[in-house]
Amino acid sequence: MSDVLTVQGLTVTVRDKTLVSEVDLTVGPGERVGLIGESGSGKSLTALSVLGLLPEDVVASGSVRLTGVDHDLIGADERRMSRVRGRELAMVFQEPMTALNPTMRIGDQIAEAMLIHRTRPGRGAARSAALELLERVQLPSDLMRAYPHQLSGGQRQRIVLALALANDPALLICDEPSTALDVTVQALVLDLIVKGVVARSSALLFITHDLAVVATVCERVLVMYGGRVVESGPVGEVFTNPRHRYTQGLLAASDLDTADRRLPTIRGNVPAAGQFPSGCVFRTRCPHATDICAGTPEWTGPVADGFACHHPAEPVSSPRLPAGGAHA
Ligand SMILES: Nc1ncnc2c1ncn2[C@@H]1O[C@H](COP(=O)(O)OP(=O)(O)OP(=O)(O)O)[C@@H](O)[C@H]1O
Repeated sequence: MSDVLTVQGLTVTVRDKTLVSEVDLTVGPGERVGLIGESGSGKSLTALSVLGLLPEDVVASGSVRLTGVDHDLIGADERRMSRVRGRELAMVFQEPMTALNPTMRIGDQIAEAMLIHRTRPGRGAARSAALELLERVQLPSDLMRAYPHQLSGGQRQRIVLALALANDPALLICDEPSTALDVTVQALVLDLIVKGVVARSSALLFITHDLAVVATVCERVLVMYGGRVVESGPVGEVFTNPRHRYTQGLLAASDLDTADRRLPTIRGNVPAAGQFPSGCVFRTRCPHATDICAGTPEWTGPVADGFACHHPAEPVSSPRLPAGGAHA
């Protein structure tokens, strides 16, 4: 199947200064890709180029193609981009208030997102879908009538996520979505992002400077340095065997324990077979657990022991997962 996002030779300049240089990047269907790098390495400008949201004096060249969209996103006018944003392409930024209308009730905002793109047949259907989305991001239904200022930061970010997922986007771009949040809320928001994209088979481009977050959320990672992509590969491979000096430095400076070639406890979705080195301890969640699977939704153990989910309709099994083991 062809990629959801294909970025080729993306270069971003301001006046005569090059800020992002010749970036190539792809995200496959349902794939979760991380973009990491130090502050100022060009991560956000790369995302903003894809979204067509660069500041006026900043110019992007190259090519950005998105599945289901018949034109290049680079150079597309605002009228075309506003049809794509919130539909095929959705985003969650660090500061939720910038994405919310302070004068509109939460329920109306979510319903409006669906009505604008005509993904629901009418106001009634859009409101029921909005209620369902609230439930999906674990918020009570009475927040439908609330205004953004009445919510906590974590609740607002979950509303932004509900908005982003409202039209089942082909690609969700998250730029430091949990950085401004309290640590306990961070884990919940990350979990909801992963569940949200997995449930819709949406692809994810996830920007962060936090390597542990990438290890939790993503399957593949690209490392940016000085406006260029300097390294990329499966998360387990890049984090355990970094080739570029910058990635090696990034890992050495992080909390990730690479000394014995082990990753810290990983929490998230079922990793693909071979994604983590044998013996790495991780804590995982059956992708069906919250919806249909009975029994313990989470499971902790070494990768070597394997993992299998005996979901009645859609069991998860080898070769996607290591053989052996069972999820009660
Ligand atoms: N509007 C602008 N005009 C001039 N330079 C800019 C502009 N926006 C960003 N830059 C510069 O481009 C470089 C890349 O910025 P970018 O925001 O993409 O970095 P980043 O990797 O996302 O960093 P952070 O993790 O701090 O958000 C930085 O040196 C930044 O100062």
